Amino acid sequence: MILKADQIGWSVRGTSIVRDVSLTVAEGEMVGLIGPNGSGKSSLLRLLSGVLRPATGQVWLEGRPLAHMRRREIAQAMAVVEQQAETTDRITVRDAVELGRTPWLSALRPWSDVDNAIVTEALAMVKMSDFATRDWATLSGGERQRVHIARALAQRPRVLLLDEPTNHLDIHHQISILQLIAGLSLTTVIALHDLNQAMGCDRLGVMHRGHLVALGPPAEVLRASLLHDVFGVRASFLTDPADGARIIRFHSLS
Ligand SMILES: Nc1ncnc2c1ncn2[C@@H]1O[C@H](COP(=O)(O)OP(=O)(O)OP(=O)(O)O)[C@@H](O)[C@H]1O
Repeated sequence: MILKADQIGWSVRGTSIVRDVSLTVAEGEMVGLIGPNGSGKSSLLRLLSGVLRPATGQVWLEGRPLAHMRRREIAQAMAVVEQQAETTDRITVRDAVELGRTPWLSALRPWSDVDNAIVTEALAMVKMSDFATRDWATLSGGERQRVHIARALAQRPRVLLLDEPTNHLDIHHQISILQLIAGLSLTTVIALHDLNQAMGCDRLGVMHRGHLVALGPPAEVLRASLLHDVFGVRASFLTDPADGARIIRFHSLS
């Protein structure tokens, strides 16, 4: 077990947002979080990352309670790509990715060629090397998203938490970013809206009104009855003749 949520809950002004969620993520596993808008996916990710503190229950990172760990220790182990992370600072793309090295730097461990190489590699991994000297503010939404992912990769984490990382990306970059993330062999929890893309995860957790209502392999979780009850859609299952992969088509209930 590398990341574990043990019966965690979180409320805002008396309204329960995440309720009694238990989840264990194994080393190298990619767990997808799916669920309708407002079901609690981002809040759960923020609880797992330590940005929010659970009101009940506890999060464990590599066997230690997250609440007892220092920010820097957490950041050396775990990187987060949040939705709509913005900065108003005038920085270049490379500066933005260099921020990923912050948890590793200290007076005794100043910036070095190793950090430069890691940043260069992270930019290349998301295919943003050509943008390194560009002003971050001039990037498109999809380009910014790739820079955020590069910043997280430059952190060299063992655990990666991503909130809808394919948001804003065109289909080519959606596929290449998901392939990149899957190929990293990191322990990953990723919130996704595209349920066909979510099928590429090792396991899927389904959030519904703050509860984790299902958790298991995609083919077991993504059943017509669950898609009806949680998402309010009718689903039909097709098979891609090219490779036998399962594809879901969605229809309104009316
Ligand atoms: N700080 C807050 N104050 C008040 N309500 C909040 C706060 N944070 C989250 N919520 C509410 O909690 C619910 C869950 O939000 P959350 O962002 O976790 O959902 P989500 O599943 O990620 O949604 P989406 O798919 O739309 O991104 C929503 O109804 C949201 O309005």
